[in-house]
Amino acid sequence: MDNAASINVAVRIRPPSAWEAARLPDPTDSTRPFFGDGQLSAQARPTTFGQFRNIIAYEEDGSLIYDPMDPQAEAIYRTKGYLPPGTYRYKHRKYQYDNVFGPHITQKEVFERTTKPLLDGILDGYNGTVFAYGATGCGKTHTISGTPTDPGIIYATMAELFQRIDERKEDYTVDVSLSFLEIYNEEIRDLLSPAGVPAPRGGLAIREDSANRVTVVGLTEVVPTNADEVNTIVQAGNARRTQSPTHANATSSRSHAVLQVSVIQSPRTPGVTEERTVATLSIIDLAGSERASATKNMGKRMVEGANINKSLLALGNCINALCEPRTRAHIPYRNSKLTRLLKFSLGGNCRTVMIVCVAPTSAHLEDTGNTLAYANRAKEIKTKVSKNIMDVDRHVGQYVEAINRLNDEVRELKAKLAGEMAMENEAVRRRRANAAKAVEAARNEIRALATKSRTMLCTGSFTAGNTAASNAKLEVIRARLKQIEAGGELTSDLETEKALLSSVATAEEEVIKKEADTLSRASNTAAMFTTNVGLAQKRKGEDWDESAPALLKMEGDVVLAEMRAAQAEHERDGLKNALTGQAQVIAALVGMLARTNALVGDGARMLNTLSESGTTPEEIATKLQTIVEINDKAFSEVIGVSTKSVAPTGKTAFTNLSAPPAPAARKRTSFTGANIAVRPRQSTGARRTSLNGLGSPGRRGHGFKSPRKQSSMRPNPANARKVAEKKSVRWAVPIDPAADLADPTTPTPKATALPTIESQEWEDDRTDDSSTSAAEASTSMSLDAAALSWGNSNSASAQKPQDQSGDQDPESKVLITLKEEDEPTPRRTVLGDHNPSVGKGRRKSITGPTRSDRPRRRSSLIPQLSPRHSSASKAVEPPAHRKSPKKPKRNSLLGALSSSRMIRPSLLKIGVETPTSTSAKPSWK
Ligand SMILES: Nc1ncnc2c1ncn2[C@@H]1O[C@H](COP(=O)(O)OP(=O)(O)OP(=O)(O)O)[C@@H](O)[C@H]1O
Repeated sequence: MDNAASINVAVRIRPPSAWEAARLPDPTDSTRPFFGDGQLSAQARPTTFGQFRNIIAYEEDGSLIYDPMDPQAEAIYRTKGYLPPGTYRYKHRKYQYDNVFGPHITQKEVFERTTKPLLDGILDGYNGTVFAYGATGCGKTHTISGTPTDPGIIYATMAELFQRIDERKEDYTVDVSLSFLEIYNEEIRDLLSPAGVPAPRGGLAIREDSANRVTVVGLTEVVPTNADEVNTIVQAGNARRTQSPTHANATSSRSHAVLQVSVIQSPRTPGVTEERTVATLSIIDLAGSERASATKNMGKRMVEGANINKSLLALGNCINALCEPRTRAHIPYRNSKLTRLLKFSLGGNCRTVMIVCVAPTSAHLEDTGNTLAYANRAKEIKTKVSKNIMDVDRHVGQYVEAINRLNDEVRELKAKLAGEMAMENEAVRRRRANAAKAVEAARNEIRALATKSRTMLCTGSFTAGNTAASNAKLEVIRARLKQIEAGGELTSDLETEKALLSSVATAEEEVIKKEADTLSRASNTAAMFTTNVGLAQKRKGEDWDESAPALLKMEGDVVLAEMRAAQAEHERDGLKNALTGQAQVIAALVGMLARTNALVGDGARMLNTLSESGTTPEEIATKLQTIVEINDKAFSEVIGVSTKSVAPTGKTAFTNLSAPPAPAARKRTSFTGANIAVRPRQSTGARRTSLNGLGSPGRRGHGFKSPRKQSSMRPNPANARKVAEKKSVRWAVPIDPAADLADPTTPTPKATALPTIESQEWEDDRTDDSSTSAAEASTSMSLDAAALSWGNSNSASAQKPQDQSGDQDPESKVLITLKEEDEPTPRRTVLGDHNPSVGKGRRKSITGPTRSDRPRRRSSLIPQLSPRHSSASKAVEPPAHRKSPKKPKRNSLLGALSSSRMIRPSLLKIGVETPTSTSAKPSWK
């Protein structure tokens, strides 16, 4: 489709040269003299005072005033009286162009607003021409070619062209070729001809073909691949261009230079008929018009100038003819080589841009006036543009070629597609693999965190269990101490009790203090562990699939849950360990107490029957003292302090001991730690005794006799008998497990914590058999058979075995009732099923034969703590009296405690294993 188009005319005003600038008036000086050529003559002359002035005023919208009126200068002129007839009158001619570029406008901006719009057409098959016109030295070459540092329109155009070709290379094949020529003295010269090839005489010939194309015969065509290459080519061509210094321009181009860029574009998919678009972009740097008088050229330069002027005159005539509808039928293109070359650029199928270069000062007043008038005329020229489409019909041979090309293209596309798919698959596979690797790494990290923290956290939990037990113990001990202190003045027995309990409490506090550090570290580790697992759970990767975060979350939750389970197990182990150790200590102490009770009873009986036994009171006293020493030794070893080391200062309560009244009902106390301190009931009105001392607290107002009122602390046998009869002390005896064994379903009384002990009823199991000796009573206490063994009164070497129950498993031999406070659950006893005396008349202790069954123990009056020698793996054996009348070798309780891995060092200062030893090894999954 044809489009009507006008020549786009832009005026570029170059900056004043240094020579001009030096002669321009200072714009701030209002007293400057009037200057100018002052003539109306056609010939320009130097200004009156050797000074120039600006002769162009312009606006950005393209309006321009040539030789504008200067009111100030005129006023000065008139003031000075210079107004003779024929004096200078400002031309003040107004023009309107498509663009006016001031001196400050850059090359790039000139390109953007003049040539760039042509490029859209070039790739669509529309021809385009850009030419620079103007007087010599006005900036044509600068605008078209520029300098290496500030390239002109050619470089900017080619850079843009190659970029656009690159953008459409998928769809089109674009061939670019260029030629560069000059018209010098009406001869066409090839500026790109290979070196050494002589130029034809008279220059290259111009041909015009039937398709209205002008071609130069024999012109070299080069195929550039990028803008830089073009720039190099143009610079090389410019170097070969005829240039000579003239008076007006030191680097004056003495020829017209024409760069022709041919662009042929064909679609990449060829059909039977190929539709190619062909376009030519011509970029022309004309030689400058010159006035011979101004240039002062002589000889050759003058001939050059004449030829230049001739061709420019021909161009002007063509432009005039093109603008005149009357003369449009005949345009004198043939008058010069230049107009012949520009024939289709000016009046044919071409979009044309004319960049008119002018100087800004009055030094070029006339040239500038002519140029602007010329340009104003040129903008009237109308061209008709149409798309240059070439339909190439193929003959048979070309079909084969086209098919081959198509096949090649199909192959190329298939390979590309396959490559892309392979790349995509590879990329997806790599992404997945990376994601899986990252997820696995994160999971491993979570697992590693667990492994790293497990030991500390489990140790902490075990310690927490131990500490909880210690705290519970401490609470009980402190309550008891408070109770003792509340009683006022202390008797020696209470002082002893207080000292021992304080000592145990101090040891316990020390342990808790030490454990606090472990607990704190475990707590820090737990916080860090939870935080780190949380962070690892929240980790995200760009290329992870959706399941990855869920997987991580699950992994973290599992690890946290496993850790919590392990911690709970260890805390339970810690508690169990503390409880077992505690139970064994209790068993040891109760055993000790029971035996002591029995022996004291024996002593009392012996005192009663001094004449029969033939023993002296002194001997009995010695034995009793031995009991004290052995007990002290045991105290030292079990709780770390002995009664002897306490050195009581209080009054003795011994002489005030008296028997409690007959109980109202049978009541039992449970055998929990809290009940160790069970005291006689006050409500009975009887004097109370302490379980852990031989005397009751000598409280005033409770019916106790003051020890001072006793005739002697150490009674003679007769007195002792009297005292024994009179006082018939009743002890708060722990429950007889035999009762439980007799009927396991019998509900067990509640274990009562210390604060409620005062109100608790208690009674000896044998209150209805008051004549039964204390020794016999002691046998009814069900104690850990292993922890109880009778020792020789004098030395360990003279020990005699009393029973065999020590062979049983250490943990299974704890006969002490284990029950929660206030929990009415039946007591657990280990040996209950083996008690042969269940339901057979008088209850018997399961720990050994009854008094009638067993040999007399006169030779073993003193209780001896003996260890159990059995291994943990040994099965529970029936009580000794069922198994064999022969008694096994007795072992000391200390040994038993040593062999037990559950006794804590704080309580047992002998070489036993710590809670973290193998027996307490966590049972992790
Ligand atoms: N816009 C411009 N900015 C800076 N310098 C310019 C500008 N235009 C021209 N000049 C300078 O003016 C001088 C003359 O310019 P140029 O050679 O391009 O003129 P010309 O019109 O090509 O002259 P001729 O017709 O004689 O070849 C050069 O030194 C050039 O660098």
